[in-house]
Amino acid sequence: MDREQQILALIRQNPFISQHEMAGIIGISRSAVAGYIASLTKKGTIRGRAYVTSDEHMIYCIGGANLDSKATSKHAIRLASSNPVTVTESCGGVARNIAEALAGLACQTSLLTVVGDDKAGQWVLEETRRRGVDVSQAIVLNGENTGSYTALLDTSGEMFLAFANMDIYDKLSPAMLRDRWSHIAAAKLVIADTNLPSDTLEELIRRCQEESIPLFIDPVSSEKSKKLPTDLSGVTAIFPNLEEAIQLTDTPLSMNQDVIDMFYVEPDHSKIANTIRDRGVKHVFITLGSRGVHYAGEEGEHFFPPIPTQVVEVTGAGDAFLAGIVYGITQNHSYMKSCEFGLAAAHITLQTSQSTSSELNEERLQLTINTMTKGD
Ligand SMILES: Nc1ncnc2c1ncn2[C@@H]1O[C@H](COP(=O)(O)OP(=O)(O)OP(=O)(O)O)[C@@H](O)[C@H]1O
Ligand SMILES: O=c1[nH]cc([C@@H]2O[C@H](CO)[C@@H](O)[C@H]2O)c(=O)[nH]1
Repeated sequence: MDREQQILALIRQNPFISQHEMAGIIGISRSAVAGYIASLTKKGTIRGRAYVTSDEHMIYCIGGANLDSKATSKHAIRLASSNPVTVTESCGGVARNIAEALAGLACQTSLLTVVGDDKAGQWVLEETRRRGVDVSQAIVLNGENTGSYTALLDTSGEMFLAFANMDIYDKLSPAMLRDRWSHIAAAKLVIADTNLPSDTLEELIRRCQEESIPLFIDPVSSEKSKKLPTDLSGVTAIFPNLEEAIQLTDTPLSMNQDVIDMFYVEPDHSKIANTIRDRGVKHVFITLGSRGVHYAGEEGEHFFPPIPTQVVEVTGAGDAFLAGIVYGITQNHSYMKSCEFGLAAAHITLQTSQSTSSELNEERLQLTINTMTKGD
């Protein structure tokens, strides 16, 4: 640990520690401590002396907040034809969905995102605030359109095709992170999605590693997962679905989901997960849709079957899974044990037409787990 990191660690332990005390502990002069503090203040890592707020319990989510529009086809989808559908609109965006799910599970949650100065942005922020997420860090950008996600779902609620109109996230710059760094660094855990531009992701991952802040990443889609830097050693846990996981291995294995489905070729989940681990990630969860989850990480390796579910529609199942894991971790469970919470949260969310479930709360989660374990 270098001097700045030592000083930062001491301040985290005791935000009222004096320069004199720090000098004594580290074994340098008080004026040297003052120099390091001035440098940390200049970088925005320290924002002056303050009373401790409850930020230390805060889970800080950074990324997308969208308006989701989902059209469920009433019959088998026909290409180049007019398909009768039922349309549902809801709030979406990976980081936002995770923040809302966590707030439902009684976790203190803050969301850093960008929305446009349009009706959709106003609605998304207001609804998210109403569900218990702190949206005071969110930024409204004049003249921009709020991100939108438009999906066509088949009769069983599985995604057939989706469009992501999210140019606004290119504006979520590293400078925006720096401006809010004192809040981010004070959080218990940071969750980011790959709606963020690659330079913002790169800086976030590097700083979380330097400052030992746990960081969870949702890769969002195989296309957006390409924005992640090669070195992922600042990432504590990552949650790709199989297609994203294959993309993250960046090997000739890269066949897409259609090919896998068509030829019933089941790739080696363990090999894929461990190739991702080789990039520096501590815990890898590959979500496999109706086939469950493969975990590989510091606690070993395990396959978790899914909870049998009457699916209404699949949007947001992966986000709920990640939120469930975070909930388990905040309750001091292991990553393997937390998988139960993830599976239960996904199960609850799969049973609504919204991208997040208003039914997701601690009681319902525990009830789902109890039923699941009794069924063993
Ligand atoms: N049909 C299903 N039946 C039971 N469980 C399911 C089903 N689909 C998904 N799940 C559960 O939800 C988890 C996450 O689903 P999935 O792998 O589809 O995530 P995803 O592709 O990231 O989803 P999204 O991007 O829509 O949030 C799975 O690991 C599984 O536990
Ligand atoms: O590129 C993106 N596609 C989809 C989403 C969101 O994923 C959610 C489902 O996991 C859904 O709410 C959509 O808005 C996103 O944030 N970025």
